[in-house]
Amino acid sequence: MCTSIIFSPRDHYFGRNLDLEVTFGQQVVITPRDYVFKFRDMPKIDHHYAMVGIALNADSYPLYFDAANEKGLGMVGLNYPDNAIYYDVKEGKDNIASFEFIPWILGQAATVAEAKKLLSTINITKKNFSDKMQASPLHWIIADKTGVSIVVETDADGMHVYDNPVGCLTNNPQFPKQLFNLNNYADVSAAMPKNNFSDQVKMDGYSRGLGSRNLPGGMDSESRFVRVAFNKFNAPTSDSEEENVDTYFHILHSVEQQKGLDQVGPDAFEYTIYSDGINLDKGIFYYTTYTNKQINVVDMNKEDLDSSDLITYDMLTKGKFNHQN
Ligand SMILES: C[C@H](CCC(=O)NCCS(=O)(=O)O)[C@H]1CC[C@H]2[C@@H]3[C@H](O)C[C@@H]4C[C@H](O)CC[C@]4(C)[C@H]3C[C@H](O)[C@]12C
Repeated sequence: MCTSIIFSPRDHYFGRNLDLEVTFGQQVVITPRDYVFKFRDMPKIDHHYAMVGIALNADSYPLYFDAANEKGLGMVGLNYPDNAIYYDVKEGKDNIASFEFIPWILGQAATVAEAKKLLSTINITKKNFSDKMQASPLHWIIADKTGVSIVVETDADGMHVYDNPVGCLTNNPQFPKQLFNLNNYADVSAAMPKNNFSDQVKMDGYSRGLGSRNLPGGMDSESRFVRVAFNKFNAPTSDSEEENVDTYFHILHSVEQQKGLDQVGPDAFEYTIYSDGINLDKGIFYYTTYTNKQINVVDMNKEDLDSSDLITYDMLTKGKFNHQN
């Protein structure tokens, strides 16, 4: 399972938890403006917006899991199994393979509105990156530095582009069902609950936090969707970058998966491999990993963005203990 949010306390922070039982050797990857993107069915693009995110560097092709560009447009791909359908190449459309989707949008669009324009002519094709790297069933959240976001799902009945009023996305079911499900939690609150049960029953609020008692706590994607939306909407905001980044990671970590809780095979458990977030206004990329909760920072502006080769950073996975005696 995975979870993505856009959090807008002052600047706008966008990213995800990546939850899986296996890791791919992903890195922080900056694609500079003159890297040549070759597409299977579209002409190459040799000058585009620079982007930073997490990708698998596959023979110098950045297979992005999530990224944002220098204009403050970001995009995250999340598992959407049994629902995602990709199509055959269609005449008259911009035919983009699913693994090309992030570079295609982030290379050319600066805002969600511009992304929507590109989406109106796109056909997401079922082409694989390679025999070993088959297309994954994904849906995507796209957000920009005004705080607006949309969700793209390619179902059996075609491609859907939904406005996203809550600024988060997890996995199945389809996005409209996730939104609908929030109705079931309308009474969840950060405040102590009022006794609507009966004025004949005395309730003395035996514990702080009873207003959020009915928040779902499971690892499943519906539970995470509700929990992360609630936690985000109730998160404090500040004028300080450090405080806002810290709060952003508190929100994501509130739905992270500890090892051992989500069994996907005889000895296999999904867990939160990394959590990341980019300040869309400033192009600064932050991440933590399962074993390193220190916030690590890569600033794309410190690189030569007018170059043509991928710039990569291995993720820092070794945590530190601060011994005080
Ligand atoms: C599995 C990842 C999503 C995490 C997630 O949602 N997990 C929940 C699993 S589940 O619902 O519980 O089954 C997705 C996100 C981005 C994906 C990767 C990116 O799309 C980049 C390439 C694309 C290639 O087509 C396949 C390999 C790949 C390297 C993908 C592997 C995998 O599908 C990734 C890593």
